[in-house]
Amino acid sequence: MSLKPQALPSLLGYTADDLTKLLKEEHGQPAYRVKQALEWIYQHRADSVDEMLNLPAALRTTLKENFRLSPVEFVRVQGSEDTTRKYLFKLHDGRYVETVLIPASPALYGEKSDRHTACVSSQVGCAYGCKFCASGLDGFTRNLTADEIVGQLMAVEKQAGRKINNIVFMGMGEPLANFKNLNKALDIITGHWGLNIGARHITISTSGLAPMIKKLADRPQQIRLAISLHGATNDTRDKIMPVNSKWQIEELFDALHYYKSKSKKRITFEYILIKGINDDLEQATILAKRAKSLGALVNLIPYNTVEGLEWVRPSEDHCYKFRDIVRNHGVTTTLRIEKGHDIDAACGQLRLKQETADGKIESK
Ligand SMILES: C[S@@+](CC[C@H](N)C(=O)[O-])C[C@H]1O[C@@H](n2cnc3c(N)ncnc32)[C@H](O)[C@@H]1O
Ligand code: SF4
Repeated sequence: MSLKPQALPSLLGYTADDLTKLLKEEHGQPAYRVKQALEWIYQHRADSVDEMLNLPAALRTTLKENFRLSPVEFVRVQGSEDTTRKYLFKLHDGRYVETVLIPASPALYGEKSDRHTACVSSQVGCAYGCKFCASGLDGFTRNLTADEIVGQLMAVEKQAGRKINNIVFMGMGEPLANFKNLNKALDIITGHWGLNIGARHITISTSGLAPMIKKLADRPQQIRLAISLHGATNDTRDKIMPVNSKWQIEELFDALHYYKSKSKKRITFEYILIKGINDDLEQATILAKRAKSLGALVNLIPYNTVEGLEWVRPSEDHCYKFRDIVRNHGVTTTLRIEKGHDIDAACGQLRLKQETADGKIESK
């Protein structure tokens, strides 16, 4: 079914409070109707309001006329059963968003796990323009709404026929630059009336928006935090991450210490290894000291090729040398060989190709 250009609002963006306001205050329904509707939306994951048979017919008609359920339309998938799969979804305005499903993986983000992880997008494009990343190649288009964030998860579950029990905000976009919608999506994802996924199974990855890290720390639930560090000194970080000119490492670490004072969860540093750019072994020593100061974990990621960028990953040997230096300082360190590398390299590329094919953006 195609989404209409002027699409109706999606019920997947409704929190328990929003739905109470809608059903009780605007439509005079008793409180138990709110519970019933929430169950249909988030637990039974109804595809249509017609399925909500314990709601009165008149209310079903009103809901059908004014709302839709899923705000995303499945376009295609890359990858196969039991490998990393990348889903492309179309939004009501013709834009595209990517969501990746990563099957059970040992020691992902510092935890032993038999989890199915969804890597979700938070924006269409990204304004932060990190020089290794496909998401920012064509700049920023728009924020995803809360229902579009929640909708990705529910649509991937439907497509894959498998329950997601771990979520990382490592898809397209900078989640902390879309804080209001992210916050609402987190309420829906963690709510016992919503998707009911524990905060400890959710990781927000950020390029380092220091003030927003403090805001995230002030949320009552303890969401995990991953920092896209990619450089252990300001000089190195400045070369590849424009965000560093706004919030330098000192200010970023000040925010991270605040986060740590509020949360028992260990912070993870993501560090892409790019040959000749940030893989100097001196960086490994400084990275290790910085990680130690926070009790943080380190994930080393050999650079994934991005079309249009000339950079390459260092040799495996060099990656192991870099890892061993960090490890020898007593820091828990993983060298993550990206599972998605063979299906389409880094996040953002599938969507860029599709928008290019649709004639939305120029080919690079
Ligand atoms: C796409 S960003 C989205 C979340 C947030 N904006 C951030 O920067 O952390 C998530 C992560 O994708 C990874 N990434 C981006 N481009 C990559 C590339 N070319 N190779 C490997 N990993 C990449 C980086 O680890 C980055 O930290
Ligand atoms: S790494 Fe994150 S912040 Fe940087 S351009 Fe990509 S999505 Fe944006």
